[in-house]
Amino acid sequence: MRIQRQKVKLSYINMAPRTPKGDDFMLDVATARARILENLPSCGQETVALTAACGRILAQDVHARRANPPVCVSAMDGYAVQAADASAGATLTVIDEAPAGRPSSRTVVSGTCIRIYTGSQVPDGADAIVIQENTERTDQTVTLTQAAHTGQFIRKQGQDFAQGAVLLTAGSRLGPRDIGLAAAGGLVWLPVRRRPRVGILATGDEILLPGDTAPPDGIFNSASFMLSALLTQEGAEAIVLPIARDNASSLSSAFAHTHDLDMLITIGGASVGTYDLVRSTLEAEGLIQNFWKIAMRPGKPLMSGTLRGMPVLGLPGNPVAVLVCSMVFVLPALHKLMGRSASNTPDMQTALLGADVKENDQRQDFLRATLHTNETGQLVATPFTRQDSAQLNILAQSQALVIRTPHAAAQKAGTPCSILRLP
Ligand SMILES: Nc1nc2c(c(=O)[nH]1)N[C@H]1C(S)=C(S)[C@@H](COP(=O)(O)OP(=O)(O)OC[C@H]3O[C@@H](n4cnc5c(N)ncnc54)[C@H](O)[C@@H]3O)O[C@H]1N2
Ligand code: MOO
Repeated sequence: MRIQRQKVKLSYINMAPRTPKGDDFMLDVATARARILENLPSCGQETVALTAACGRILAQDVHARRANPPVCVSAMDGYAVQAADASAGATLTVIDEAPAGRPSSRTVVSGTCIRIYTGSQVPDGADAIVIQENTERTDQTVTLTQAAHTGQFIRKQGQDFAQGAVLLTAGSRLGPRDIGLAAAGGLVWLPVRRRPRVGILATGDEILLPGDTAPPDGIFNSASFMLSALLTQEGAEAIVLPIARDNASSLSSAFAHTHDLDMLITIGGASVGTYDLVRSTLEAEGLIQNFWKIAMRPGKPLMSGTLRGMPVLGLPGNPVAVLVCSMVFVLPALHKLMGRSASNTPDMQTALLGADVKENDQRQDFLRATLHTNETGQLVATPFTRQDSAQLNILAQSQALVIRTPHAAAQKAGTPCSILRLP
């Protein structure tokens, strides 16, 4: 075995220029993300009712079926008048009433007015509304106590939007206000992207379901449930698969049940230990590897590839690495699958360091940190002293990740830094 390995290495050196892609090679974070995103398709689309559309990604632009308001309407309860008549002290004859939904067929002419209500169609001839508080009413007449000007308290036809106007654009994530706008435009159904189906496969002989009777060294599967919550919050359909064990046969049988997924995410078994078999088993099943190992902490043994056309991301087992890798790689991938128009790169902000930090090594570092606003209104990110990628309690108490570039110099508290807010 050893002789054969040496042979391969020698021929590699002789035949090709030497590249840094040896055993220790780690891809940088930005390149890794770009390589995960390239060639990732968008999911198809489906039509859903307004009541089921919140949180979904719009697949096509949506146009108003009619204007809002569809006609000129009153914004107040009062009287529809001709502004030219409406001087203080003028007395007008009330010729009709126009409740909302029951427009008057009469025309307001000089010296007359029509009783009107909020939301009523403005009658022909009227060009202003006088609120009832500024009038004195008798049986047949009304006397104005204040003058009115043209257009007063009238919502013009199409003032909110015109018929055919683009109300919502493809790629946007629908929120409650968007649903309200679509409803106002007369839409009943909306074209949305299908929710990506993402399989989550935890691996490991020590991994148990929360609540299982635990042997002394058993570890509850926290990572799958954290990832499932994150994906669900983002609008994906997260499928927590049964836990696979640290042997090729258990892993292969798990991979055999991944046909209908848009993406498979494995957790654990990604590193170099004897029982880290995820990558080798996937390769035996036909995985085309995109890359393995990145210059990132936490997250070093991340693996990307495709299995029978399905994108696969192999995350390290440490739960904090799962969350951080999910923010940096899984969410952008999910957004691409969902056809989201928003940026596929994480949304970074600037803050001031709340504590001194040491010089960084070659891995881009994502430090768990709390956030607060200082006395001058600036955002301050204070990294925790302990940054172990197994510590979920610290992760849960954190509000942001402080991002440190590879080989960054030591920095003092008060220095500006880049942060990523945690979901
Ligand atoms: N000799 C080396 N050892 C390690 C290296 C290395 O470069 N050389 N890298 C370290 C880094 S960095 C990481 S990250 C881990 C990743 O290891 P694996 O992906 O193989 O993960 P496991 O060994 O399976 O698990 C690591 C850790 O996480 C716990 N775990 C696993 N799955 C879950 C889960 N679903 N929920 C909660 N906790 C989970 C597991 O019990 C382990 O404690 O490798 C380092 N080693
Ligand atoms: O990549 Mo790992 O740094 O221990 O989580």
